[in-house]
Amino acid sequence: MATRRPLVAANWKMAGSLQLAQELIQKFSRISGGSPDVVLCPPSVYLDNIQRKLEAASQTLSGCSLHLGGQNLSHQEFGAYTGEISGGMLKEFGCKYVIIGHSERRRMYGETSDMVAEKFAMAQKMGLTPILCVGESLAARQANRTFEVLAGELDAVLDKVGIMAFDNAVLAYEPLWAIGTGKSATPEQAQEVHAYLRQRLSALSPYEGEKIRILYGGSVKPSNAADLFTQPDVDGGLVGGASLNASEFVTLCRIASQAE
Ligand SMILES: O=C(CO)COP(=O)(O)O
Repeated sequence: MATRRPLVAANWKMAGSLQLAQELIQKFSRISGGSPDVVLCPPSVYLDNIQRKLEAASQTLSGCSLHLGGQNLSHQEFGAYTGEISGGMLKEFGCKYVIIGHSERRRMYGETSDMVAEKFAMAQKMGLTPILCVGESLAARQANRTFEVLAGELDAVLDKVGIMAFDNAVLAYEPLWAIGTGKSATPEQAQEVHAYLRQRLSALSPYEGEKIRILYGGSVKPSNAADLFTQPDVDGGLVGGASLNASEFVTLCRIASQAE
């Protein structure tokens, strides 16, 4: 995994609870012997409370690198956008990261690649690190269009912000057919795509390509994480379902740290 520090992010989506946050913090408090970078992305209404819990537990969490992230942000800075949350607000409530362009937002909420690019730029303007999600549908994979789809989603952002903006970003490969299906990509499939994405960035800047962390997401669980996380271009995971179980998520973090 070169010298990239592993990162495991929990995307709770519209699930989870304050009780789950408490359980996670308790479990992370007991971790010793190194952890990956861990990012919790709960529904935004929980951020304030979880930030306080993290502060209260900061002494016992000193062995862990535990951060908060948003699941989405507005592409606007502020104003009359009912229901939206700005990057500045996420920042104010302790977020360091924000997920951008998750396939659920692209598919269900009509987020175009142009809007995703705008959100990426806005996140960075607000001092947040974007976790940019890309991924192909099953139909695209079966039609041998995987790389074409991924290139399109990646290039839309690159065209807007340029390669140097990827200095402060994380990329996540989430094949749509693996999300919430229990059917993960094989380690070989994940590695093939991660290597492709890294090469595409390296062609523009070898330094940025080598440096960027590329997470795999899609039915990651304790039984498949070690094989996925030890692939040379897989730098950790973006975890949905298994992040809603404190024991499983902490196990995944331990596996990621051992894969370093
Ligand atoms: O969408 C995902 C994370 O963003 C993956 O979800 P699952 O881990 O539930 O497949």
